[in-house]
Amino acid sequence: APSVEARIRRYRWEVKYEYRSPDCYKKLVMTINGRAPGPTIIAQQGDTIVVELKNSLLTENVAIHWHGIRQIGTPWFDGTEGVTQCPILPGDTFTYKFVVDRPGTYLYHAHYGMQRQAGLYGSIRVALPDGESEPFSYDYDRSIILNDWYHKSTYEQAVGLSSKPFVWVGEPQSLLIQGRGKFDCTSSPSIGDGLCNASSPDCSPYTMTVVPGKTYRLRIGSLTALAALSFEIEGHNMTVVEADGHNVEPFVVKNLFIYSGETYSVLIKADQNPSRNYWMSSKVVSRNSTTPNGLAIFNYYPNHPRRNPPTVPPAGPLWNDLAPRLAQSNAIKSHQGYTLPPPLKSDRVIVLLNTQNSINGYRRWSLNNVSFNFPHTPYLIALKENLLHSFDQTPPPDNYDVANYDIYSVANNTNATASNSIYRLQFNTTVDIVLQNANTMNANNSETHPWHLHGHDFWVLGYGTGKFDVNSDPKKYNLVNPSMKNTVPLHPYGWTALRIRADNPGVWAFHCHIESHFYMGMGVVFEEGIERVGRLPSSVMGCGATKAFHRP
Ligand SMILES: O=C1O[C@H]([C@@H](O)CO)C(O)=C1O
Repeated sequence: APSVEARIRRYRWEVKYEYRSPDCYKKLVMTINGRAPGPTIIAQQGDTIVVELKNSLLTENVAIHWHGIRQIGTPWFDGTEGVTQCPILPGDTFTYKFVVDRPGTYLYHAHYGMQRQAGLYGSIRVALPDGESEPFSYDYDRSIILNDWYHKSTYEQAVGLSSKPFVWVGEPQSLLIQGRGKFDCTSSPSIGDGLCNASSPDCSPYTMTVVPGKTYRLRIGSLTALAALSFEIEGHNMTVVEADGHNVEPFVVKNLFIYSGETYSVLIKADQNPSRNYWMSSKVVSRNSTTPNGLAIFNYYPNHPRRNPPTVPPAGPLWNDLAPRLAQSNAIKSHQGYTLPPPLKSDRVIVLLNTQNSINGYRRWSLNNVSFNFPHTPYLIALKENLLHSFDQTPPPDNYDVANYDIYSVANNTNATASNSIYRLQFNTTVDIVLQNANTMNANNSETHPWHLHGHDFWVLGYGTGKFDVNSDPKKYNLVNPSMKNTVPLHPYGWTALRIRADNPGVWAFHCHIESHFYMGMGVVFEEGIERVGRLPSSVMGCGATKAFHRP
């Protein structure tokens, strides 16, 4: 139970653009109080977080999502522009107020357009109440966020993705570890453009200093725009103990696969030769990427924190070796006694076929041939205030033509459409969601998609290869000790099965956490229990059909 002395933690944040060189290459970065990544929110279970957010971006709107926080009773503070709130205008201050009801490792980041990849993100660490302890022990607690990094502005990328002809964002220029990377300033086209400075203090490597013999809990989050990553610390095994805020049955890895939107806690014992430093490294997997590995320094005290290790950095796993990635997904089980088991039956099954399509000449991603478009009026407000004309009321399909769909070939999907329709779930029912992967518009290609659900944790019932069989595959579901997560990978040509309880009144996005893919329509929205949602704060209104409701 939360401690009786639950506190209110107040933050005053100012968001603006500033010139920064996170990978030595200077560009406009979104900062919070001058920092990117933003400040870490450190709280205790049951605390109330109040963030007064001032938008000083001059000409851009903003909204911030509290990733992994379920917003029970406060669905209007989920921070998802177009779903739960109107955007925060330049010059305006918006106050988020919500309770962190569970211990664990969470994230926050911009959730408007593709602003997350402009650098607007940070960590949330929720500790247990005083006197309670985890089912594992450690001496010190650290948080890092892994990211990829583009030199083009988020705006330029968004315009390209929504242009005819389609302009793909391409592979990121760098990988960042806790906001720091290293672009090769001698590589074209940066030579001589005056923007790359290899000795900028912004791009000195992240250093994690450890005391020999001590055990570290390292909380690792990924907020990549595109890349699936493998992370490792040279010469050190990692014991995975937490995933997305849930304690898991501990398992040991040499490298951790982590998908955008996921968080993990790993335990690392500083038990190697202490006379030197070691590499921390991140590497792109699942795409044949040109992006160099991200590097940071695992520094054994009292060696100099910036002294490079004497070794060649680890190469990391092969990008196209799917087997170890599947094995890690399957290894994640709930820690006994810490996560409720799932209901044994579901009331509804929604199968979502993930495809890449062309719609009216635009390159899009679709679920059951429906590509997501944002409405002009946020759903939560439209539904609560009965502005139903403001979005398409025909529900999207619960399935696709399974019998006649070949997931291994390039398909035309000529009947794909773009829509802002949503799924309405009966309150307090159990719903299974099966994500089905397929070939993209390129031959012999299927991608990894990290799917993130707002407002809930889901049970991960299983992963499979090939086409999901609604009769036989559910018999293999893990109903005994599945982990709960808020983000889960859909592997190439595979399926992932999830179970949720529709018990959190509100309107919740469920989408691919790849920034460009969601922008290209790869998401759906669930409504449940709208009639139980309390009075909306007027601060979330003011756009679209809600203008008349806005009382500042
Ligand atoms: O959405 C995407 O578009 C490109 C490519 O399919 C376009 O040709 C790619 O790699 C994606 O992930």
